[in-house]
Amino acid sequence: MSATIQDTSDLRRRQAQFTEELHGDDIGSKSGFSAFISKNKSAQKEAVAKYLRHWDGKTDKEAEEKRLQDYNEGTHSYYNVVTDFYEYGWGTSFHFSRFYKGENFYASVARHEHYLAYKAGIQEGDLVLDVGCGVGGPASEIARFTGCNVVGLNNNDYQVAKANWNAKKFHLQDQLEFVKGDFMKMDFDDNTFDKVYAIEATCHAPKLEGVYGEIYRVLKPGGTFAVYEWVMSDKYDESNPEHRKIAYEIEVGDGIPKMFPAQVAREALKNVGFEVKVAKDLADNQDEVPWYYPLTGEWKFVQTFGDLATFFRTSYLGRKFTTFMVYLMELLGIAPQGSTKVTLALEEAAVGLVAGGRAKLFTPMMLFVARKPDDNKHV
Ligand SMILES: CC(C)=CCC[C@@H](C)[C@H]1CC[C@H]2C3=C(CC[C@]12C)[C@@]1(C)CC[C@H](O)C[C@@H]1CC3
Ligand SMILES: C[S@@+](CC[C@H](N)C(=O)[O-])C[C@H]1O[C@@H](n2cnc3c(N)ncnc32)[C@H](O)[C@@H]1O
Repeated sequence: MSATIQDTSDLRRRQAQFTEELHGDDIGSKSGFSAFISKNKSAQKEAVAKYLRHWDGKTDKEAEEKRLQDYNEGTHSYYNVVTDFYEYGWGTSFHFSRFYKGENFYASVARHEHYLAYKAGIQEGDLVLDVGCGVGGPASEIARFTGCNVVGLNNNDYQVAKANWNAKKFHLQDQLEFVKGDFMKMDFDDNTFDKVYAIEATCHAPKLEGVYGEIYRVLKPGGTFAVYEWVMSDKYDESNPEHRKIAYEIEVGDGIPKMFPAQVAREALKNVGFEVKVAKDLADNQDEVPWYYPLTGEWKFVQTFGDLATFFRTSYLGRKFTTFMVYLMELLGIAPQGSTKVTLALEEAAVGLVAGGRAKLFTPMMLFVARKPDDNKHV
């Protein structure tokens, strides 16, 4: 076996063992806070240290290079420690969406997923790959909406287990399958999938040509890839300290080795052979309710009574309350050591995301729709 394959299998085995040690063997039966407090305390302390070890405030090239090289373990550790907070504060779809007047939070999230499926041209019976599938929220919604079959690929063992648990719980296991894997080197054969989509996941790649090249390889000739990509906008200036600070807050708080500009993403798609059919920032609009509103403290944007509880958890005050409660629980030994560092990092994420959104320096919904040529003659 070659060294690279051996390294990959060793890494997978270590991550699987660590996941069982951290989360136990009844993954999926709990979520949110109850899952959070039932973690193995010493393993959680190790997971937090692994996530934060490269986030020392440095944005020089050497620090960036270390984060890029450690992308797999860094992102795996990030989601080991934030998934329960994501579910508590946001639900089972880990992405942003546009909001319309009178539309509640979860309807907005589902519509955002429907729209991507529509742009990808997903048909009933298609075999579809979800790249970086989270705990399966979007895959469940898109499978129900289109009647397609989804394979969800995810590098985080905990999330794969939760996604498969949810698929059984909602009787979708005939349409959904979630597997462990690194989107930078997928285990799938060439020309396997009719369509591929990715929702706010490929931004974790150390190099976009890596993940886009794998997507190109596993997609059938003539197939479509649609993605909501996290990018810095054309307004972003890496040499501007204020701009770089916002990008760093987004990187550290969201487990992203490096935020790339939109143009880099578009070029990467073309470099691996795709024909780019659509390149549109869905956040560049005149919406009355901005995509980042849940992370502000602006109650005026809350559209329905049912959204009040969600908005409390995601708002500035709600985040402070959560951090304080986690701090007390950590003090009392109920929450694992390092948990307060995690909620503080998530608070930093929220601040950077809102600042980036307000200044239009960042978008979480750069829509690209790309097609693999029929003749697949990419040189
Ligand atoms: C990391 C990537 C590429 C995408 C995730 C997008 C969003 C789903 C998350 C980004 C920041 C997250 C925060 C929370 C939930 C999920 C996000 C919005 C919390 C509201 C969860 C509850 C915590 O107490 C505060 C968090 C703030 C950041
Ligand atoms: C913000 S979450 C979005 C999840 C899902 N697309 C959704 O919208 O709910 C990003 C996802 O990408 C996954 N991911 C990050 N790096 C990955 C990699 N190298 N290979 C596979 N999945 C990865 C994470 O584990 C996580 O599930």
